[in-house]
Amino acid sequence: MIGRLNHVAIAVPDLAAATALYRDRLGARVSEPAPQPEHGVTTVFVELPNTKIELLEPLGADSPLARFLERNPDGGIHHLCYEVDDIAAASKQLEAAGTRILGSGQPRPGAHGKPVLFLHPKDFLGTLIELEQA
Ligand SMILES: CC[C@H](C(=O)O)C(=O)SCCNC(=O)CCNC(=O)[C@H](O)C(C)(C)COP(=O)(O)OP(=O)(O)OC[C@H]1O[C@@H](n2cnc3c(N)ncnc32)[C@H](O)[C@@H]1OP(=O)(O)O
Ligand SMILES: [Co+2]
Repeated sequence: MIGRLNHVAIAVPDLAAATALYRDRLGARVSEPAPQPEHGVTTVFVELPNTKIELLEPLGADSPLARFLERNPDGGIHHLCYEVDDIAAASKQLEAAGTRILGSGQPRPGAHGKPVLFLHPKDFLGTLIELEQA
């Protein structure tokens, strides 16, 4: 089912400072910030040869990052995103196996405009998993 590691996401309290750290201290190529109001985040992608780092800052009053950053005020690794060939089939298979699909349970467009969904961290070794349609 899962394929490439599409990105590793880091939630941060200050996106501009985090972007500057990766660009200036680590010499990384970084994207412009992209507000994603329907997801309650603003994203910056750090381009790596073999995957991406997604820097995430809360956007709006009820961002899903809010409580995470209360627990981790300096920021922290937030989720892993794996690519799948068929997100609808993957969702059905996972639900049948008892995995909790977060939100409405239906895939919706993510940062790359492709359908994404999220699996409850308590069902996957304490790790929030995002699946993105390849
Ligand atoms: C633009 C889209 C972009 C993309 O790449 O396409 C994105 O990635 S958007 C990313 C932001 N959106 C989401 O994360 C959506 C899915 N997330 C959620 O629905 C929530 O974050 C949720 C339900 C996973 C957690 O919400 P919250 O922290 O408010 O809930 P709790 O405080 O009740 O936590 C429950 C339980 O889970 C543990 N937890 C929470 N977040 C994480 C995490 N990121 N990794 C690991 N564990 C997590 C939390 O500690 C609680 O555990 P407990 O033992 O009960 O204390
Ligand atoms: Co993501």
